[in-house]
Amino acid sequence: MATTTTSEEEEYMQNLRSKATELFIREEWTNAIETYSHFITLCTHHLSVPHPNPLHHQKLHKSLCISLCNRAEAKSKLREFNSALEDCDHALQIDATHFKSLVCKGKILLCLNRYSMALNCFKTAMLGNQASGNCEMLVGFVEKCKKFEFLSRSGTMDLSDWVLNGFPGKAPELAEFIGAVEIRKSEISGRGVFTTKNVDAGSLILVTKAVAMERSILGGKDLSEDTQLVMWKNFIDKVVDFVKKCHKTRNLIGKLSIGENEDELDVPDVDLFRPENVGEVNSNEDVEIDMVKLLAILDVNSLTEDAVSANVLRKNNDCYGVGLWLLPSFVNHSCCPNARRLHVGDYLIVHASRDLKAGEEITFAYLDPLSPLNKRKELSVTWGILCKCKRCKFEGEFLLSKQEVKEIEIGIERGMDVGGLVYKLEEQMKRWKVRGKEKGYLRASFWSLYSEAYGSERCMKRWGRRIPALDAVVDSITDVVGGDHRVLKILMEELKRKGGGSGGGNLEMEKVFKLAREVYGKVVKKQAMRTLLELCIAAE
Ligand SMILES: C[S@@+](CC[C@H](N)C(=O)[O-])C[C@H]1O[C@@H](n2cnc3c(N)ncnc32)[C@H](O)[C@@H]1O
Repeated sequence: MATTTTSEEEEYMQNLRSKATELFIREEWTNAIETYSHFITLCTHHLSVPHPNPLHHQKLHKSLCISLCNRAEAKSKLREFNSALEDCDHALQIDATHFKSLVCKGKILLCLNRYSMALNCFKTAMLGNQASGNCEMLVGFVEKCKKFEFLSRSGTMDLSDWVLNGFPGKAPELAEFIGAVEIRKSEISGRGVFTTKNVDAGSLILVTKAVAMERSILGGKDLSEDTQLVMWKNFIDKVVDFVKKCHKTRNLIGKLSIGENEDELDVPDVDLFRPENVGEVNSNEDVEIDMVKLLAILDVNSLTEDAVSANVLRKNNDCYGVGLWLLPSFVNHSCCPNARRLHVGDYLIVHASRDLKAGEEITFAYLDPLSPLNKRKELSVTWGILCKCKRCKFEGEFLLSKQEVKEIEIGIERGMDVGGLVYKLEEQMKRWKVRGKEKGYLRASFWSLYSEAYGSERCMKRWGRRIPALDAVVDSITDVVGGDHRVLKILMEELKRKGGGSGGGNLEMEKVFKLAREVYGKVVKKQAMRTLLELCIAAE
């Protein structure tokens, strides 16, 4: 083995570096990574060999740092963040103040939502010689890190400008946030997510970015089976790609349920899901993935944007998306849910759709809570669940014993006058002494009747005086299933009919805003909430 570098070798290395730089500039990321890797190996070898001229090694160190940093940037373009971070760290071991590597590392950490670590990188870069020429860029990054760090601690989020401006461009970048919650054993099934403090309706609980997401444009039609299959395949490929690159994510996905023997599963600490909790950063593309388990996990935990308990904030809602979000995967189902989700780009925002008490389990409606018991049972089969919530128990026992409820169901099937059916149900509830939440359960289950009755002027003329006011029905339904966009829509339509519009500041309007916060969360100010209300009323 040569003890010094010959001029041919030097020339070869020079050419290799130039070629890598050219590929990098042309944004041919994979080829650039390969060529830099070759150069880095040669460089490392030559550095291990003594050289009579100390300047030679100094030069090689410099080239090595730049190559590692450029390779990191190329890797981050391919979203190979963990491997890119390893390159940055390697460069920073050689030169702790290497400006480009500090900036590159800061940008990658920002992408990974590790705000305070990113801030440290940009602050250190600011101390270097090259900072003066890049002041504006560095100040921009420092400000962004500080803002996101604050948002991720406080859970304050304001999408008002984006909404008011008509959802321009890409969805805004959001800060990840984990509110006052913990994962515990659940009486519902396996593990669940619980609040550790009282939470007001509309308050944020979680903001989290998808591990992977796949979307398709509907073009006004339903998705064909073929398109759904292609989407599902692409989605799985994306998840596999991600878990191969990130040991931490692989580990966390491995903790999710496959829908069986849930009571035997470990209860992970919620802190594991915080982005700043780096965990073990190691990338290993040859890692074996247990595909059978992964597919079962995706089957049980993937969420779609079109669920009844979800809203998608986007200009054109003509999209269908499927994704995997880690912490929300621990949220169980209830037919009396207390949380809803909002989709903004790849982010899932979970907020309380009712007031929550400290220690209460957070639940979503996996299936439509405004549907009758038999329909909910039918839908729950697809989720592999047998819901035993208070509502299902009450309705199960109640419906078995009351012939009149069956008659109402038959009346619905036969298309009988909806006002008359609402009247009959309300009268029966009085007779049976159904009170409080139980009244809400039944009204929610027969929502289709109520919405049709309150939505029809003709019906209200005939039955309006004999059935309860919409207000009372809305209150009892939201008391058990939390805010729901369909209930909100009916309430607003009635307000419009009465001439209230969405510009009023009266009590009725306050009620609409309260319900809107339960549906959309406290993510926008009043003016922008009016825009969301207009969208809600215009929706089919
Ligand atoms: C997204 S996971 C929810 C978290 C899960 N309990 C865990 O321990 O990881 C969905 C699975 O939880 C269980 N599950 C959720 N809600 C349920 C309910 N209301 N009744 C019975 N099982 C439920 C089912 O096994 C379902 O497939």
